[in-house]
Amino acid sequence: MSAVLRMRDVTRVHGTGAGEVQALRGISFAAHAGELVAVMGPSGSGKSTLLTIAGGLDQPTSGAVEVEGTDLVGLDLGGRARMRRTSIGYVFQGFNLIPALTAVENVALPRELDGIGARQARSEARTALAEVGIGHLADRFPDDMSGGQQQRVAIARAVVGERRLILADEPTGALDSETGEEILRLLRARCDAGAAGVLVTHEARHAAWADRVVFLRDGTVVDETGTGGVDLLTETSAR
Ligand SMILES: Nc1ncnc2c1ncn2[C@@H]1O[C@H](COP(=O)(O)OP(=O)(O)OP(=O)(O)O)[C@@H](O)[C@H]1O
Repeated sequence: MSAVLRMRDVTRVHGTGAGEVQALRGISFAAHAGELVAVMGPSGSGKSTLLTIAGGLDQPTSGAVEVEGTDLVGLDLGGRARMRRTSIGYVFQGFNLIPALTAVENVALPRELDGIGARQARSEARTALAEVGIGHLADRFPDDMSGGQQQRVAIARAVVGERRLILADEPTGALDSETGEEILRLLRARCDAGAAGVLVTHEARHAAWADRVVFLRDGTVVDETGTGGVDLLTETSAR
C-alpha cells in the first residue's frame, strides 16, 4: 500500500500578533491507496485546515506535504492548481457546483481546464456520472437536482480523470441521513477501487465507513483507532 498523501510535521499559524491562532501544531499523517481515513475532533481542532493544506488550497507555515510523491509546498500557485486538477478531488459540504453549467459540464470542467479535448472530457464525465448512479441526469442543471444528486455530481467531479486523493469535508452535512449514507458508500467504493480518501466528519457512524479514525485536538493528533494498534508515526516512517 503506497502513500498517496503524506504530511510531515505540518504546522499552520493563522493571523499575526495578538490574533495569531496555531491551527496545526506538527501533524504527521498519511493516507494510502485503498484506504479511507476519517478525521474527527472538536470544533476548531484543525480538521478543515488539515484538509485544505492536504488539497493544496492552503499552504502550511512549516512542514512537508506530498501528494503522489510530489511536494505540494514547493510548487507555485499554478503547479498546485494543476495538482488539484489531476490528482486531488475535493468534496465540500455545500457541493460547490457551478449553477450555470449542467452536471456533465461541471464534471468535465477540471479535465477541460487541464487541456483534454472537450469531447473526451465530456465522455469521461458521463462515465463518472454513471458510476455514481446519475448518468441519466447528466444534462440537468444543479438547481434542478436534489441535494443528494448534486453531491453525487460533486463526487463524480472529484474522481474524474482517475484522481487518486479524495478529500471530503463534511460531505453529508447538508443531506438527510439516508442520502448521506449513500454518499459515504460511494466514497468507500472509490477507495476500494484504489483511491485514498480523507473524510472530515463529526459523526461516529460516518467514521465507521473508514479504515481508521484520526482524532485531532488543538491542532495535534491525540488518538487513532482502527489500525490494529499500529501507531500512525511508526507506520508512516516504516513505509
Ligand atoms: N482563515 C483563518 N484565519 C484565522 N483563523 C483561522 C482561519 N481558519 C481557521 N482559523 C482558526 O484555526 C483553528 C482551526 O480551524 P479549523 O476550521 O481548521 O477547525 P475545524 O476543526 O475544522 O472546526 P469546525 O469543526 O468548526 O469546522 C480555529 O481556531 C479557527 O478559528
